[in-house]
Amino acid sequence: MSHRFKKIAVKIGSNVLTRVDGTLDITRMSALVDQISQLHKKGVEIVMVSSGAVASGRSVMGISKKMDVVDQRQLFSAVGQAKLINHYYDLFREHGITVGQVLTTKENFGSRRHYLNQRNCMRIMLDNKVIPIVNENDAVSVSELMFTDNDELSGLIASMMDMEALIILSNIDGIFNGSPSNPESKVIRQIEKGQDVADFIQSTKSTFGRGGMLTKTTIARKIADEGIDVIIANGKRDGILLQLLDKKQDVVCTRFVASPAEVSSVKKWIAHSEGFAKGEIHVNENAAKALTGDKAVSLLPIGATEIVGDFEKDDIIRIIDPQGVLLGVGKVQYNSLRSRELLGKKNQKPLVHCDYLYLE
Ligand SMILES: Nc1ncnc2c1ncn2[C@@H]1O[C@H](COP(=O)(O)OP(=O)(O)O)[C@@H](O)[C@H]1O
Ligand SMILES: N[C@@H](CCC(=O)OP(=O)(O)O)C(=O)O
Repeated sequence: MSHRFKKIAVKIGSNVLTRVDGTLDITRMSALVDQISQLHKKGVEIVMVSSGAVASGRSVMGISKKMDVVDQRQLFSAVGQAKLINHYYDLFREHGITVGQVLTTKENFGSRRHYLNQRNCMRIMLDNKVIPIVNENDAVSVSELMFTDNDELSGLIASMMDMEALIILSNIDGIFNGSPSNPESKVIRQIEKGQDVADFIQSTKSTFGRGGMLTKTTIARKIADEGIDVIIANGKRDGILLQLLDKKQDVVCTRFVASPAEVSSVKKWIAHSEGFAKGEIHVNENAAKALTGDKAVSLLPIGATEIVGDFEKDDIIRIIDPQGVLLGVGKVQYNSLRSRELLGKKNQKPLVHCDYLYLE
């Protein structure tokens, strides 16, 4: 079989791995492991992002009305993650494949050093033919430091590991152009850059899902703009992964077409770092126009009007236009003190070089 992609991230949603009663669906897990093993043996590089810890822990412990939501999530995930990874470990062992567990938090994507540490960890696993199975470390990550959901995490992983495709497996065939329960609705097969599908998305989620379809759509667009194909497909369908990767097959799914532009590794990191910005640089109308134009330009001190916050050289900062709109994020070349001294000055080195600038 000739494969569409050689390097993929596969995100498996909680509802794919759980039955209606909340227990782990080992048959489904096993079917997915069979497919991933087959692809791995054919030389496809795979990083898995698997949800299901909370759902599987919940089915072991049972819901307690006495515990608050955060306590329950911490307890369920601690118990459930152990159970989940045990199953994966055993199922892959039957195929002679070793897997490794990577539990992470949003903070680990905050500094370039942490980011590269994580990338190195997964690179070394892949180079040693070990399949990384990633999940959020739900037991220790509290609300404000959490990923929106594992769709966001899988996007970060696909981007960080320079994957060719991100496959998001949910309990639905893709994004429908209406309510999925309406028989008239059809799956949107391809979504181009700039195509807005937000109006079609209902706020409904699967029983065990966290983010819903809207977060999938937002992250999918962003990742596709970085040059990575994103596919949303039904993980409950038999043989789905093999079909998606088989060039000769045309299986129902939604595909976000990847932008042809090459995005550097550091730009990919910056693109996902808005949440870690330490300050803001406000710019004038001319600078805003230049930055959002067709050419790649750096942000020069002459175009800056105000510096907000205290930051160090190489920190991430937000760039804000005169109307207060976020234009993008960048890695700043001076600390906040020096940046303030340079405000409005001519003939200075850029505050943010275009190689370290990501525009929304
Ligand atoms: N237009 C739409 N097309 C497809 N699914 C939709 C749409 N609008 C809302 N959804 C809902 O999004 C759900 C998938 O998101 P989510 O529950 O977060 O899944 P997961 O647990 O796999 O991340 C679907 O089960 C469906 O109920
Ligand atoms: N980290 C959580 C998953 C959270 C989540 O995003 O779930 P889902 O929307 O089903 O992918 C867990 O393992 O239970």
